[in-house]
Amino acid sequence: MSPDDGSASPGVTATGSHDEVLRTEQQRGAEQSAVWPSSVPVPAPAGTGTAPFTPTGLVVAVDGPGGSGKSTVSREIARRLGLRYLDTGAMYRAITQVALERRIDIEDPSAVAEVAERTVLTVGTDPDRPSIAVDGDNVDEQIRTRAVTNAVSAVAAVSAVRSRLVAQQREIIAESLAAGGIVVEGRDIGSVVAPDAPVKVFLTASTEVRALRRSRQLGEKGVDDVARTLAELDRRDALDSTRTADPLSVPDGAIVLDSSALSVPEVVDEVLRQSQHLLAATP
Ligand SMILES: Nc1ncnc2c1ncn2[C@@H]1O[C@H](COP(=O)(O)OP(=O)(O)O)[C@@H](O)[C@H]1O
Ligand SMILES: Nc1ccn([C@H]2C[C@H](O)[C@@H](COP(=O)(O)OP(=O)(O)O)O2)c(=O)n1
Repeated sequence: MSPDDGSASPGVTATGSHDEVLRTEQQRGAEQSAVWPSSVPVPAPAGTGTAPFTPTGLVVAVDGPGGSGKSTVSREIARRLGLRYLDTGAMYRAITQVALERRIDIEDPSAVAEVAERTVLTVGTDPDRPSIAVDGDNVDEQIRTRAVTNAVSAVAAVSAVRSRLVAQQREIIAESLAAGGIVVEGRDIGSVVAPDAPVKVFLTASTEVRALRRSRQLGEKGVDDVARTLAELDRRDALDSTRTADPLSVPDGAIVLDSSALSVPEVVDEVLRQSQHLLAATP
């Protein structure tokens, strides 16, 4: 459900061949670096004239499937509003990486739950330098391997893992409030982790566009690579949306944006535009 006031949705689902979509995406990438950062001003609260807007205690919840642009958009919103940034997917990935490294059967929920219970995650929330460490060792690179990506949905489906990570996520959110607030991205942020967040965003994009973006992000070039990435994304979407524990869903009151045909600055501007009244009401 969208709280939008009825204004036209800017999102248009991309159609056309792989090549057409890829060309548009490549063009967009070039345009993006040319116009970055966008100059749309952050809204000022009502009654303060042109005083710069420094929100305090703001939580922005961003959910959506893989490759919809959550990390990129969340980090930019955090930079623009001077907020912290939390990538909750990185936490599920880190537990998965430990489980794989220890050769734990990821289809065994109690074995996976034990890994989560014994692992200490340290999460850095600077939007310019997000980081994650397992028992003190940085694992930023290890958590992005294909093996972790393809195993993470099984780990994220285990309720005991979720309750442990959700508790830590809420602690990080609570600590960040004194410093102004935080943009949190994942699958269950607006629905479970921070259901009272004043600003909720649900980002989508067609599976084809998401696969092309992810493939490009991984430095892949071939059509076969894109097809494989697309199949893997499809499988992960299905697992993440149909699991019993806190599945991916559109939270009540979320701004729903299809980013298939939008550049990153356009998505960020649109989120800020649609949430202007909510930001202005934040103390
Ligand atoms: N609107 C967009 N247009 C073009 N590329 C995008 C857009 N949003 C994100 N990207 C690119 O797509 C890739 C995946 O984005 P990311 O933010 O990691 O998605 P998510 O966090 O939802 O998985 C990144 O390389 C990012 O730069
Ligand atoms: N709040 C969250 C965040 C991620 N997850 C799960 C589901 C996702 O497939 C994995 C990885 O999330 P991540 O955001 O890193 O994944 P992508 O950027 O989509 O590749 O973790 C989750 O269940 N709940």
